[in-house]
Amino acid sequence: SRAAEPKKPAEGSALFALSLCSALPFLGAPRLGSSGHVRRQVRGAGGGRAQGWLGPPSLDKAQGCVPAIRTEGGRRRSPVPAAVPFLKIIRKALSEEKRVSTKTSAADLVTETDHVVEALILQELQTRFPSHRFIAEEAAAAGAKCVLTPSPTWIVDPIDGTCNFVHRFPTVAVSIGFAVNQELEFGVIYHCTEERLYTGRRGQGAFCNGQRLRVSGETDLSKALVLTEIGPRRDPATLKLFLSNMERLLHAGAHGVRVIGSSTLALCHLAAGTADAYYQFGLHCWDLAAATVIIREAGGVVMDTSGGPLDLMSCRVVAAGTREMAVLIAQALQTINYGRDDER
Ligand SMILES: O=P(O)(O)OC[C@@]1(O)O[C@H](CO)[C@@H](O)[C@@H]1O
Ligand SMILES: [Mg+2]
Repeated sequence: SRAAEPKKPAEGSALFALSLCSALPFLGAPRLGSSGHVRRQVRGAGGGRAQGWLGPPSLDKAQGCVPAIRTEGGRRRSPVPAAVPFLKIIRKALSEEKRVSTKTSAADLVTETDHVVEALILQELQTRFPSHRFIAEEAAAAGAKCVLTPSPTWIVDPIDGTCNFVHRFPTVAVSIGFAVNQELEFGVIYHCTEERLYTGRRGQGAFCNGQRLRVSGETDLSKALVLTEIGPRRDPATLKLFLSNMERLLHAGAHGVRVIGSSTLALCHLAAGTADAYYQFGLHCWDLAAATVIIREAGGVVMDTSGGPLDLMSCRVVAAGTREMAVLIAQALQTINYGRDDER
């Protein structure tokens, strides 16, 4: 396996901060539109604590490994407690009845918990960093523009894996990335049911619950475990391309192609070396922002499906532990055009 050359953080990176340590009040649940429906679920099921494959979940342990970051007021704080209030809300809601709505397609789901968690995160960040900009999944779904300017920008997915969340399939994450000068600087991804905190800060490594992350060094596609996500569209032409891409990789001899329902957590598997590559058409900047920092800091490569540099707004990506693997995957893929996040 290969480790990334340490890089110097960008000038002005001391602006980073994510400090949501204070106990956050539970906001009132926003109303869903008339398309909302209720999915009944058995109380008490799901959301169980699982043994982590990187060791037992331990926030205390994770806390010691994440560098403190400076708030605008000059105080230094750890980003780790940020996820805790959201973890509780999401874990509680996982086992409860949910009101589910759809967005761009019948497979693109949203619940009131997505809205509540996003509101909490944005409220806290906006209070502390009034001059910063924000891109967030549910705000974008409501029509907010997704434009990445040079200004410090937080990029938030309140629940990645909402379809899993609706079905109580326990692969659900909160993802928060941070960019300055259009450069990704910092990422936090929280696996809500297994209490795994993934963090990456440019030039300072990537960690999961205190253990340094390192990508796999695999260069041979015929020995690779590849992850992907389906994307929201289900029209015949898109499905044909999606399945044909999967078929191409399987014909090339990949050991397997997996779909776990959360692109951020799939990308964390890549960072941890438990998968060798990831590709997708139809994901968004909030799926990619935090994970990109984590993968790069774990020694991996994140690029465009054309083989060129990553474009965060292009709704497509190839990532791998090695450049060789990423190029092989990119060469095998047929493009599915999902447009751009910054042109909606
Ligand atoms: O809506 P959510 O839960 O944030 O996104 C769920 C998800 O599977 O759908 C996207 C598009 O397929 C994926 O990139 C992403 O991980
Ligand atoms: Mg989401």
